[in-house]
Parts: sequence; C-alpha cells; structure tokens
Amino acid sequence: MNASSPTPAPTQASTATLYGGVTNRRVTVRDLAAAKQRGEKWSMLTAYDALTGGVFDEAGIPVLLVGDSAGNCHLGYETTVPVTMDQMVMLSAAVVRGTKRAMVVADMPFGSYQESPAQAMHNAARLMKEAGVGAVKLEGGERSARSIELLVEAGIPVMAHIGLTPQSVHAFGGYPVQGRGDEAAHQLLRDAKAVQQAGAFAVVLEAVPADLARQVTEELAIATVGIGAGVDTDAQVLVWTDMAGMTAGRVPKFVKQYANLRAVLGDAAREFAAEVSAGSFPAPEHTFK
Ligand SMILES: Nc1nc(=O)c2c([nH]1)NC[C@@H]1CN(c3ccc(C(=O)N[C@@H](CCC(=O)O)C(=O)O)cc3)CN21
Ligand SMILES: CC(C)C(=O)C(=O)O
Ligand SMILES: [Mg+2]
Repeated sequence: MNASSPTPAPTQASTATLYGGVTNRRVTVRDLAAAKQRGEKWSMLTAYDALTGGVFDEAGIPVLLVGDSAGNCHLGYETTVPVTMDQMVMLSAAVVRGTKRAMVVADMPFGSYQESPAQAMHNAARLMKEAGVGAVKLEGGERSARSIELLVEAGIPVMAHIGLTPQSVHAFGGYPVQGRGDEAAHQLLRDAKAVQQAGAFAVVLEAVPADLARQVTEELAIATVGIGAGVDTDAQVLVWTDMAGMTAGRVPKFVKQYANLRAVLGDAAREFAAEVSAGSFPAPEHTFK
C-alpha cells in the first residue's frame, strides 16, 4: 500500500487503524496488543455461521467470537451448558469460511476443558485444526490458569473470561452481577492477574461494576473486553442477535439494540406468505417462459 492510498471506505469500522492500514490479512494478537498501546478501543461480536460472520467481517469488526451463546441464541437451548465440541467445531469452521480479515475466536464449551489441562489442550487443538480458528476462549480465572498456560505454551492464543461466567449458571442460580463488595472485587482482580500471568492475550469481563472494570483495565497490560462492564474497558463485545434485535424475548440490561432485525425479517416473511396466498407472487418477472 502506498502513501497516497485513499482512506478506507466509510462503511468500515475502525479496523484500518487496528490493522495498521493493512486490510488483506487477518487480525493478529500483535495487532490487538498494539491497539492497547495506542489506547485504541475495538469491538467484538459473536457470529455462529458464515453468513453473519461475512456481514460483520465486511463491516470491519476486527474480532469475531463463535460464542457458546450459540446454545441459547442459535440452537434453541435454554443455556450454553448443553453445547458440545462437535457443534462448536462445525459453527466455528463456518465462521472461518465466511470471513477474510477478522480474528475468529472459538469458545470452549462446558465440559471441554474443566477436567484437566490435557483435556483443554486436546479440545483447543481440535478447534485450531478442524475449524481453523485463530484463538480460543475459556471461562474462569485462577481456576483455569494452568490450562491457559499449557495452551499458550503450545502456541494457542487464549482469551480468558471472568466475572459472570455463564457456564456456571446453575452454580450462580442465574446471571447475577459479579465483583460487588470488597471480597468479590479482590477475587476478580486476582482472577484477572492470574489469566494475564498464564499468558492470555485478552480477558472478557462480564457483568461487573464499571469502576471495577476500569481498575482491572488500568492494572492489566492485556486487553479487557467488556460486556456489561461499563465504558472503560479496552474493547466491547455483544451477542450479535441481541445488538441486532434478533433475540427472542428478554435481553440483558447491558444490551443496546442497534437494529430491529426480528421485526424486519418477520415482516418480509409475512409479506411473502400474503403474496403467495393472494396469488401475486411469483409475478411474470420471476417466471420462466
Ligand atoms: N442473548 C444472550 N445474551 C447474552 O449476553 C448472553 C446470553 N444470551 N447467554 C449467555 C450469557 C448469559 N448472559 C446474561 C444473561 C442475563 C443477565 C441479566 O439479566 N443479569 C441481571 C443482573 C442483575 C443484578 O445482578 O443486579 C440483569 O438484570 O441484567 C446477564 C447476563 C450473558 N450471555
Ligand atoms: C458473551 C460472550 C463473551 C460469550 O462468551 C458468548 O457469546 O458465548
Ligand atoms: Mg461464551
């Protein structure tokens, strides 16, 4: 790229700076480290298929998470708990196929890493080899540090996830905000430092008070990715179906709805069905002679 290249099309997000102006390769952990150095915030969205992954990739979202939220947002389960490795491999491979520039991060599903670091290694390797993702994410701070260390030693970039860890929904008895009170706040800080020490390149902070998330962000050298953690984290993540108004039913308080896709898509389906009933679709222009 030469010095007189035009600035990127305005339809893209801040990806151009994140890539250092290079947009024909995938985002790497080094790009994200450089972004933290520059104080540049970035965004992450979930994606569960090639179609939506491609839309977000074209929009310049630099990191796409194949979340185990696929369980409740895409596959019809109540929670993320039933999601399997085979499902995560299939969905992650689709997102990789549908994208060119985003770093694709795959969630490790419940039961795929808690047993031992060896189990975590086996399943992280499947996501890297069979799906082709660039990084994996797993839940837990101090309790997951040994597994994170082993993966990182093996050359697998790891994103950690602390605070509200949804795979523990049955232990939490719901999805309560985490890190409230001195003891819980100190535990969150210890968890954040443990995953950084273990070699994670970033850490998701889910449903924690904004002041605590700011403090963690200031104290860590790696990127913090907030969801329900206030505005001062290095990055923000949302579940795509939530931010696009596609989720059925209630969404968490921290969600902003940037579109109302559920209504748009429902209207299209209703109009199609009405035209079929009326005999006005297909029209001559949709018909072979
Ligand atoms: N659609 C969807 N969006 C998500 O963000 C998401 C999922 N699903 N599934 C997995 C987890 C579950 N998440 C959730 C779900 C609900 C709340 C929630 O409603 N929390 C209460 C906290 C109240 C309090 O403790 O003060 C809230 O009222 O926001 C938070 C996170 C986040 N993740
Ligand atoms: C909400 C994000 C961080 C997640 O873990 C998921 O979508 O599964
Ligand atoms: Mg998840």
